[in-house]
Amino acid sequence: MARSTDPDSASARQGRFVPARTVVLVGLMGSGKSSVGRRLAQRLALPFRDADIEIEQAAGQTIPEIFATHGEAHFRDGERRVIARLLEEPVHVLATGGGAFMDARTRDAITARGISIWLRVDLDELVRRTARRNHRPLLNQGDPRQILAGLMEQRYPVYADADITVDGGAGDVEEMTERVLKALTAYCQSQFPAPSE
Ligand SMILES: Nc1ncnc2c1ncn2[C@@H]1O[C@H](COP(=O)(O)OP(=O)(O)O)[C@@H](O)[C@H]1O
Ligand SMILES: O=C(O)C1=C[C@@H](OP(=O)(O)O)[C@@H](O)[C@H](O)C1
Ligand SMILES: [Mg+2]
Repeated sequence: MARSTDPDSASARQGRFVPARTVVLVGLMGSGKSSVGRRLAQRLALPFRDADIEIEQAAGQTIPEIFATHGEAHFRDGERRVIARLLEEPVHVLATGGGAFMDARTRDAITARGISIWLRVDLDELVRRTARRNHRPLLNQGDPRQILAGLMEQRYPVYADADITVDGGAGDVEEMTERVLKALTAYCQSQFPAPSE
């Protein structure tokens, strides 16, 4: 549960682009929020936070344990509180869990304080990537492809409200991080232009 980047690495940031707000990654399970988020934070020399890890630390339980002992509604309460707290922290890169942006209060908080980026990935790729591990309780309740397809229908119209959408699929984590960085830079230049001298 290491925190990847030194939060005070101001010198590492010198001359680099720094987003005006916390960069919040949203998207379905397996879209790469955690892995791309970690890499993006390194590229930006910003701290990285993963909401799922923070929830586990706060609860002293893993996510499967939280779902099993307290249920999904309890997990969602913790998720909302943890993300609200993280959004108060100085600018960083924040990977959310796939359900977080579906909560209206969390979505409003992210819209008010962050820059949201939807990592949009097709079903085949999500199925392939999530098959490697079994730590996602929602995917252990039936056929993962069917579950992911159902979640796509419910969630993609809401994820579409993110400030930026980046299509994933082709290429590895490094290439995806590069695409996200380009899209983020372009967005910030248009939304938060540097004051003229
Ligand atoms: N282009 C890519 N972008 C992101 N992840 C990728 C890519 N190609 C393969 N992967 C793998 O897919 C998995 C994505 O999982 P993760 O980062 O935990 O996603 P999420 O946090 O969105 O559920 C990781 O094992 C990662 O290494
Ligand atoms: O989509 C979801 O509802 C969930 C996604 C998971 O995070 P990842 O999207 O990082 O896998 C985790 O928060 C939990 O298992 C529920
Ligand atoms: Mg994740």
